Amino acid sequence: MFQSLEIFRSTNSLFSSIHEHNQLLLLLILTIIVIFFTKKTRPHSPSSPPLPPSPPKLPIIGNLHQLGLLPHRDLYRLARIHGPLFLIHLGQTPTVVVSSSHVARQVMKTHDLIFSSRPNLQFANKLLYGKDVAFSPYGEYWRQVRRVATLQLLSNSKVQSFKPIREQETALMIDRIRESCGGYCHESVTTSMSSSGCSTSTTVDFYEVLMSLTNDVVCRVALGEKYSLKREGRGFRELIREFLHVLGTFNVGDFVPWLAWVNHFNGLNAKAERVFRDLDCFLEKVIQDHVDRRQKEGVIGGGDDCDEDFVDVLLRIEKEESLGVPFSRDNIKAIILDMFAAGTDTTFTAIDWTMAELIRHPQIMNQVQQQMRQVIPPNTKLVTEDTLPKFHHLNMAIKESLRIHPPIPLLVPRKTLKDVVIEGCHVPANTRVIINAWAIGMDPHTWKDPHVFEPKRFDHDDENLIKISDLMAFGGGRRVCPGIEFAMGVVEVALANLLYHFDWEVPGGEELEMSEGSGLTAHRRDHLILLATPHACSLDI
Ligand code: HEM
Repeated sequence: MFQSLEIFRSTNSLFSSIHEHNQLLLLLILTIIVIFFTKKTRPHSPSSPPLPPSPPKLPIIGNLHQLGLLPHRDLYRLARIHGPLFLIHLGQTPTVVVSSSHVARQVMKTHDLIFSSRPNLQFANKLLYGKDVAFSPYGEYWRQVRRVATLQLLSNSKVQSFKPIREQETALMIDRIRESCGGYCHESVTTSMSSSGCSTSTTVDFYEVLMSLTNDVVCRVALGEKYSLKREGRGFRELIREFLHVLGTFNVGDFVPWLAWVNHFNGLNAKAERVFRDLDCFLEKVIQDHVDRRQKEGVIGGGDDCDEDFVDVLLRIEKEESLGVPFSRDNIKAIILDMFAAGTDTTFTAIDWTMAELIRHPQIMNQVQQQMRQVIPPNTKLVTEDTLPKFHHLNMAIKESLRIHPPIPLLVPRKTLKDVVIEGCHVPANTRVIINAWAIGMDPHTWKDPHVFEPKRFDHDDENLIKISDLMAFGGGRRVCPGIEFAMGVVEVALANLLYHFDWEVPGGEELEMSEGSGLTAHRRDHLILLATPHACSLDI
C-alpha cells in the first residue's frame, strides 16, 4: 500500500514536473514566436523611418543567388529597380548598397564617421595579422596606423623621394620593349616585322610587363630592393599573386558563418595558411636583413629620411615606441603587405584599362600622343615626371578610364558604427555597406552618356576641375585611399612613356575584347596583347 502510495506520489510528482516543464516549454515557444513576429512585423512608427527597399530573399543564402561573377554589374541592375540605396542580404549579412554620387556624398561626407568601420573578413584577418590599415575596424589602432601611412609612408614628400625609382623602373620597361624591337626577345615580348616594314614591331603582353613594373616599384619602395628574381623556387611575385588571389576569393564563411567549415574541405583554409606562413617567413627575413644592415652601418633608429624604405620607417617607429598602441614585427609585416595588396594590382589595372580604351579610340590616342610628341624633344630617352602636368589629354584619358573601370569597383566594404537615417531610410548599426563605384560612374544623373569613353568631359577650367581624388575609384572620407599620389605617379609616367616611344595596335587588326575578369580587382578578363612599333621620335636613342 505504502509502496503503491509511494509510486502514486512519485508518478504524481513526475507528472507535475512534466507539467511544469511543459509550461516552461510553452512559455519559451510563445516567447520565440512573439520575438519572431515582433521582429518580422515590427511596425515602423511614424517617427521611425523604414529600412531601405529590398528585393525578396531566400532562406539561408538571402540574395546571394542574385550575384554572379561580376557583382558590381548585378548590383547596378538591382539599383535600377530598387533605387540608389537598397538593402540586400548576403547570406545572413544585411548589406546596404550605395549606387549614386548623391547618396555616396551622404555616406562619405555628411555621415563619414558612422560609415568608417570595416567588417571582419576571415582571410584578410588571417593574412594581414588583423593589424593592417585597410581592413582594420574604426578605432584607436586604425587611427594610429592610418597616420603612419599618410604622414610617414605615403606623404607628398615621401612619394616625391621615390621619383627616381618610378622613373628607373619605367625606363627598364621601355628598354626591354625597345630591345625586343631590335631583335632581342624577352619572355613577355616577341618580335615580328611591322606592317610599314621600316622597323621591327614587338608583341607585348601588358599583363606581364605591367605586373613586373608595379611589383618592382612597390618592392623597391617598401622593401628596399627587387625581390622578384631573388627567391628560390616560386618567386616572391608568385607568392604575392597567390596572396591577392586568396584575399579576393569569395568566402562563404563571411556571409553564412555556420558554413565556414566548408573551407576545410575546399582547400581554402589550407591555402591561406600556406601563403601566410610563406609570406611571414619571407618578411621576417627581409626585416632581419634591415636590422642587421642598419647595425652594421651604425645607423640606429634613424638615418636619412629620403633613403628610408617602408621597412626602415616602420622599424624606426617600433623602436621609438611613440605610437600609443602596441607595435611590433607583426604590425610591420601587416602594413607592408597592405601596400602590396592595395598598391600593385590596382595600379596595374588602371594602366591596363587606359591603354585598352585608347586602342579602341584611335582618335583620342592620337591626340594624347601628338600633345606629348610636340612638347617632348625627339630622341628623349625618358619622359620624366616634371613634364607630366603638360599632358592634359593624357590626364583626361586616365580620369575617364578610372570612371568607367574603377580598379576596385565595389571599393573596400564598410560597416556602420551606429544607427543612421539616409534618404529617409533607417540603416541600423553594424550593417555592412557596399559603395558601388562602378554604378556611380555609370549614373546618368551625373554623367552624360555614361557608357561612352569621352575624356573631354573632364576638360574644365581650373575652378571646375575634377581632380583625380574626386573620382569614386579611390573612395572618400576618412577611409579614402592614402596611396593616390603614389599610384598616379606610376600610372602617369608609365603611360606617358609607353605612348611617347611607341605606336600601338592590336595584332591582326582585330577588335579588342573588353570583358572584365572576376575578383576584388576588376582586371581585364584577357591579357592585353598589343603590337608596339617604335615611333620615329624614339628611333635613334
Ligand atoms: C590606381 C590605384 C589605386 C586605386 C584605384 C586604389 C583604390 C582604393 C580604394 C577604393 C580604397 C578604399 C577606399 C574606401 O574605403 O573609401 C583604397 C584604400 C587604401 N589604399 Fe588604395 N588604391 C590605389 C593605389 C594604392 C597604392 C599605390 C597604395 C599604397 C602603396 C594604396 C594604399 C591604400 C591603403 C593603405 C588603403 C586603406 C585605407 C584605409 O582603410 O584607411 N592604394 N584604395
